[in-house]
Amino acid sequence: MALSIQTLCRDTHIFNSGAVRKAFVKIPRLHTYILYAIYKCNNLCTGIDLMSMASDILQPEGDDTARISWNLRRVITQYQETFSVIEKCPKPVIVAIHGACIGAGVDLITACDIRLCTQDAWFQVKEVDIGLAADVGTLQRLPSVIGSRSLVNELAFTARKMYADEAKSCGLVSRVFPDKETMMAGALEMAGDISRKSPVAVQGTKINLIYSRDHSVPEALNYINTWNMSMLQTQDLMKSAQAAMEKKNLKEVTFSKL
Ligand SMILES: CCC/C=C/C=C/C(=O)SCCNC(=O)CCNC(=O)[C@H](O)C(C)(C)COP(=O)(O)OP(=O)(O)OC[C@H]1O[C@@H](n2cnc3c(N)ncnc32)[C@H](O)[C@@H]1OP(=O)(O)O
Repeated sequence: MALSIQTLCRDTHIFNSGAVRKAFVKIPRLHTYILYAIYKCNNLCTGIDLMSMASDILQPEGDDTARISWNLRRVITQYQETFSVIEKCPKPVIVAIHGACIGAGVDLITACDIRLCTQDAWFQVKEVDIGLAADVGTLQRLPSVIGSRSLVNELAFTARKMYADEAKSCGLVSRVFPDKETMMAGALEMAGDISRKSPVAVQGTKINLIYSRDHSVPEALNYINTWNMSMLQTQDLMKSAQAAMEKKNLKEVTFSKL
């Protein structure tokens, strides 16, 4: 059993979904999330559930072409939103990947903020092999994650497998761990580090990084200017700066919940 896109879609708001909540570890003070597949499974995500794809996509309801298309659009929108909510969540999301990460799995991880994997992880943009153009995030997000358009094109056109070492060297993941246990320890440590920092600073950083990915430098500078004209008034700035001057660990500083 791995995370299937249908499980994720059961409730569009991923973080409120009982089924999916089990796949998340919330870090104390709720400033960070880690997404990982149910620990005992062999793979993070094997993509869309091919068994139940028929009813959703292959036999959409509707009395004529317009209505069928309209319904299909709604289904695609719901699938897209399942992953976009990860990006819209202001708290950083770390994804810990082991085993296979196929099709919708790649859509999922490209919406996350930090990608870690085990040495046995592999990745496959598999959609062309099942007869469709990936439509829930990979083609939109992967180019800015990897940087090389040629590699993105190659992966998307050929559906070849990419293994952990190549994923690290091309920037899809930032760290490779020998196994699940060390990966989860590393993910928890990283999440803990992030969670001790000012939530105003961390969440503002996520929002502005995503904004700057999608806008020009002048637009993004203007955006953060407007953002920080209010956010610089936070008490967190003074508390963090004082801790830095006193060489205190941020563990000793309490920030109000955001
Ligand atoms: C608007 C929609 C947008 C979404 C689009 C999404 C597109 C995609 O996700 S495309 C990718 C679809 N996924 C696949 O093509 C993966 C197919 N599965 C595999 O390649 C292999 O099963 C896998 C490498 C994951 C594992 O191989 P292994 O040899 O270790 O095990 P298997 O015996 O093959 O599989 C074990 C059982 O799991 C079932 N299974 C695996 N993946 C899926 C899946 N995606 N959907 C349904 N079922 C899956 C497999 O059938 C086996 O079941 P059983 O025979 O009952 O034990």
